[in-house]
Parts: sequence; C-alpha cells; structure tokens
Amino acid sequence: MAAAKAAVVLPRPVTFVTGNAKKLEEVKAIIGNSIPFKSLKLDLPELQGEPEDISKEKARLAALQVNGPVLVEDTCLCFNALKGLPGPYIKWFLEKLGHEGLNNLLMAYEDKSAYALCAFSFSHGPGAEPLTFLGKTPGKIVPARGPTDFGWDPVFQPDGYEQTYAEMAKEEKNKISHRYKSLAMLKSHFKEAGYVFKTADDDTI
Ligand SMILES: O=c1nc[nH]c2c1ncn2[C@H]1C[C@H](O)[C@@H](COP(=O)(O)OP(=O)(O)OP(=O)(O)O)O1
Ligand SMILES: [Mg+2]
Repeated sequence: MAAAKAAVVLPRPVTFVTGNAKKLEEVKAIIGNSIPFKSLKLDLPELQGEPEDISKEKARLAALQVNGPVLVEDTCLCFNALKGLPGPYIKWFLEKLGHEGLNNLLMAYEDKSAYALCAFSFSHGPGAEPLTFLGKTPGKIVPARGPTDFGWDPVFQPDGYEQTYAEMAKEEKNKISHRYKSLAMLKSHFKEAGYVFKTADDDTI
C-alpha cells in the first residue's frame, strides 16, 4: 500500500488580493466553501508582458505584503485580429476608449473573434514560486448589450451563446467563464495537494 501523502500545512487562510469588487463577487460565488479564503483590497502594481508572468509577479508582490499564502488573478481580453492585444492592457483600453472604442479597434477587420483569459496564481508565501492556472473562454466582440456594471462584459459574447456576458444570468456566466475555468483548475490542485490551513490567532489582516 502506498504511504499517505504528508499534508502541506499553510499558516492561515489564503488571502485573495484584488482591487476589483466585481471579481471578488464572482470568485466567492465560484469557490464557495471549497477553499478557505479571505480577501484584501489592494491595487498591486502590474508588470508588462505575458499574462502568466504578470499574474505570477502579482502573486509574489502580494505574498510579500500579506506575509502568507495568497491568490491573485489577472484578466485579459484578447482580440485575434490584433494578435492578442489589448490582452493584459484591456483595463486601460477600456478606461480610455469605452465599449464603443473597443469595437472601433476592430473596424478594419472582418475577424471579430476574441477570447477572455484568466490567470489565477497561488503562492504559499513570501519567496515561494507561484503556481498559475489559465482559463480561456472564446467568443467575439459585439456592440455593447446588457448591464454595464462589470468591465467589458457588455461587448463580449461567448461562443455558442446569443447573449453577451453582461446579458447572461450571473450563474450562467460563472459556469462557462474564463474565471470559472481557471478556478476549476485551482480547486483540483487544492484537492490533490491536500493543504491544511492553520489559522493564526494574531491574524489581523
Ligand atoms: O469577467 C470580467 N468581465 C468583464 N470585465 C472584467 C472581467 N474580469 C476583469 N475585468 C476587467 C477589469 C479590468 O478593467 C480588466 C482586467 O484587469 P485586471 O488587472 O485583471 O483587474 P483589476 O485591476 O480591475 O483588478 P486586480 O486588482 O485584481 O488587478 O478587465
Ligand atoms: Mg489590476
């Protein structure tokens, strides 16, 4: 019989660091009780580069700030006609150009296809190499439809659906989204790793 795998003890619940309340809402809905976590509102500096590297670097910075295990995520919206741009820079493109401007970026192209990409990273703590889980949902960029309370949701229509992310019921989006897919991988990792969380009494975050 194989020996039981030793449990990995982590010092306290994982802290999910984000400055975005809407992300947090979705993460809570998707993770449920499967991973004990708390949240911390911090807008971490973001490196330029590939989504996975940006996410890992965010996790390293977050682990130093929190001094414990952390989760972070970086979300990209990638236009195929633009070879993946705006990608990780979508936040600033959206802020400056709005939904209409995002559509206009593709005016010269027939190909309106795009994909939403979520890169979740988990670090055991300061100095530990983060693990990254990439979730990707393909779709296309359309003129804005639906509520405008979360980022670029109104202009992204996932493949196989007639509705934009914004028009879909939250539970529906959370079953197929880039965030759901990346969290599904994270959840299985947690399950396989068998982490045990030891809550510190002096935990003041
Ligand atoms: O499911 C989504 N549906 C629509 N819009 C979304 C979604 N997820 C992120 N977004 C927006 C937020 C930000 O404008 C950009 C990603 O940038 P990103 O740096 O990952 O997010 P953020 O700075 O708002 O929060 P954080 O503190 O976790 O970095 O796309
Ligand atoms: Mg950010």
